Amino acid sequence: MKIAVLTSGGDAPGMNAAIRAIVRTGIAEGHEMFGIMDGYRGLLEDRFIPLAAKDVSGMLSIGGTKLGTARVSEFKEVPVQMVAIDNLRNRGIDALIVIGGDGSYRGAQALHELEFQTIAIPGTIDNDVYGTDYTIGFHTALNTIVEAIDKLRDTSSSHRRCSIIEVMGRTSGDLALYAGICGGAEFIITPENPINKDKLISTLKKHNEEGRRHAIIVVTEQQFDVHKLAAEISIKSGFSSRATVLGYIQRGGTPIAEDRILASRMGAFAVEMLAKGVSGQCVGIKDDKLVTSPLSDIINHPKERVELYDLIKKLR
Ligand SMILES: Nc1ncnc2c1ncn2[C@@H]1O[C@H](COP(=O)(O)OP(=O)(O)OP(=O)(O)O)[C@@H](O)[C@H]1O
Ligand SMILES: O=P(O)(O)OC[C@H]1O[C@](O)(CO)[C@@H](O)[C@@H]1O
Ligand SMILES: [Mg+2]
Repeated sequence: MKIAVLTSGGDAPGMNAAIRAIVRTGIAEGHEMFGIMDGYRGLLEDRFIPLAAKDVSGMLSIGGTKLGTARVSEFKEVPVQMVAIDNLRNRGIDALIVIGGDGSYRGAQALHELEFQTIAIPGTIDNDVYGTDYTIGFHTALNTIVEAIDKLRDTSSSHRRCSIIEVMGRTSGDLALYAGICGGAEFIITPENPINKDKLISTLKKHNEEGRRHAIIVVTEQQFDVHKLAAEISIKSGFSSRATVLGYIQRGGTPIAEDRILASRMGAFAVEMLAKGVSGQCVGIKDDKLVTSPLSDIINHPKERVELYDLIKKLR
């Protein structure tokens, strides 16, 4: 087979490890392998590159994606998707692997519906993809956030301050939730667990009166203005507060071992599934086993984390 791979949406640590596994597995199994530059953008602009085993040397430990990535809003339109199909067919490509998040999955599903053999791999720091326990990049980003929280606690407790830390995740609270548990946060505010401001302020007031030296609040991005919240907490609870927005630092960096293994396993598995004729499916890991699920079931299916949110209340 001729198999092409692209990375799409926000880059995630471990995407390169997945590309390497795809290329090396593909070649070992007698396929011809191609990379497409800059996600769906390069697919539309016919930017394919042949990939030999040596071309993916030294990639395992490098963050970001060597194939580049993009957000291409017009890819939602069927005539635009048809251009992509034409480019793939004109090059004689038999199958496509898309590495990305929930948005990229929608593009992959569209290509499958247009009868092009397509399979997707979850590559996003957000961990917002149903059908897998974890996405490639999530654990590395989580480690980066936990390191930041540990540092912020040092300075917060030195000054007796409350520290608000805004993390990424878009509509998913997983990064905030997991990082909050690892960092011993008093409060974790996410789209799934919105703020009760009165309760937050009264609890912080109590903690301040008890003489606690610090408080940590982890918040998913786009919930509210964290700097304004810090000012309000300082005034109303008496616990002096500061906010830190971690931003793009969370997306970069060398993938940790967990993401390298996950990416290597998923990449090799995706090639094997394509050779079996699988299409319109995404690869996932569940209870440490590689699985596939239909893309049509995965899209728009939120993850539930009730048990972990209950845990925070006990540990506060
Ligand atoms: N409904 C859709 N139909 C076809 N293609 C889509 C659709 N939604 C998104 N895409 C394509 O997927 C690309 C990536 O989507 P998006 O920006 O949501 O990132 P993602 O894959 O979810 O990754 P991340 O959330 O980690 O950044 C979009 O720029 C677009 O090209
Ligand atoms: O790089 P951009 O387009 O600003 O996207 C930022 C978004 O990408 C992510 O980092 C990954 O999806 C989100 O957490 C964040 O909302
Ligand atoms: Mg997404």
